[in-house]
Amino acid sequence: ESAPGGELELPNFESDEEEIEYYGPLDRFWRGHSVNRKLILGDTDYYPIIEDCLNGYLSPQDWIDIRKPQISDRQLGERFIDGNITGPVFLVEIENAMSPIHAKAVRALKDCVKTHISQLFESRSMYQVYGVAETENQTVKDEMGGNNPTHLNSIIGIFLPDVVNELYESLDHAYHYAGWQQLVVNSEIEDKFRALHAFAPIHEAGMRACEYLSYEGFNNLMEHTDGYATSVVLNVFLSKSTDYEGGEFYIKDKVLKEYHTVRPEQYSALAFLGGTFDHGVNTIHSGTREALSIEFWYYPDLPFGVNLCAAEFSNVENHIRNCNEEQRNQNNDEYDYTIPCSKEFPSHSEYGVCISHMGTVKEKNVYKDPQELEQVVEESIVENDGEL
Ligand SMILES: O=C(O)CCC(=O)C(=O)O
Ligand SMILES: [Fe+2]
Repeated sequence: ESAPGGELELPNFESDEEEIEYYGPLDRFWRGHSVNRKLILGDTDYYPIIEDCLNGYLSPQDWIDIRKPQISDRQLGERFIDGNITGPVFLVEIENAMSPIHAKAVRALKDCVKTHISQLFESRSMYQVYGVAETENQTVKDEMGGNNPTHLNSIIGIFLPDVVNELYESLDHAYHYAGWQQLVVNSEIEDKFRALHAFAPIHEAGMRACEYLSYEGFNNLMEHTDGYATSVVLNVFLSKSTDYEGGEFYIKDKVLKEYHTVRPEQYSALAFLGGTFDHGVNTIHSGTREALSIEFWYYPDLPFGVNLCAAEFSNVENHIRNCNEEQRNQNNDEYDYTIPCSKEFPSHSEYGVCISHMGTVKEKNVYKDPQELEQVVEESIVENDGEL
């Protein structure tokens, strides 16, 4: 199967070191914002706005506690293996993946972003993602569900780097408990260009998405995958399990095609192969269900303000090539990432169905015949590889 981006001219690397240098560090697209304390989108510098807002939610003592090494009590929970122990582990649960003070900080950041950079908050209906007509029966639309992401990609690294470090600790536990290092090795053997179709090694796995999710206005999330660009998803459950009824997370294995459900406690994380395994959320009967959901991929963290729809191989490859030209210091041949890359991230989407959280609707398909609906949804999932 040839994935979009497969026809891209990719650089040929002589060594791992050359490849790692070419793609650059995970913070390469936001280090400049952090060093220069500027976060400009449109005509506004959001840096001081978010900083002040955070200080409204977090006391000086909170900041001291956030920056301290966190007391780590991570425990291994559920582990699902595909097909009678022959396949990969596709989900592991890490209990106590986030400390309460870090969860408080993440919630504060979400509130600040949602209030002050409101275009980064989105109500994401699955019927819209999959191009079902507005005029479709409301019951049909409701049954597809959806959720509300506040997009924190790169912002979390700028304002809460200690939280990000702890997230990578949890990811590290997940890789070890799941044995995913083997997937890294296999994808390196299979693919000359590791960057394409690769399962990201932990320390080269940047954030393709970092979303604070809530479910107001929706009561479920239909079965989907997050797209093949995503190696691993880490979902940190921020609500208490008693804050809501129902709302189990489910995931389907590929060999037996059976559903496996899990309902984690507060601060537990599920790490799963969400890029390629179908998953969703069962009906939430009542209450509040919130999670921080991070999609890791082979590339650096997605830049500030870039839509998840655009987070595709060809776009990021092109962007890295463009930014490398600009950020390579002509005097010593090294890269200077404190200078923000001024090139616009390409917004081309390989998918016909993609709603932008930055306000543009791209080629949204509209189907008017209700009888076509089931088929359309089926085909759309296949065509888009369930891309969100
Ligand atoms: O809320 C969850 O547990 C899953 C969310 C999810 O799969 C998604 O947003 O793609
Ligand atoms: Fe998902």
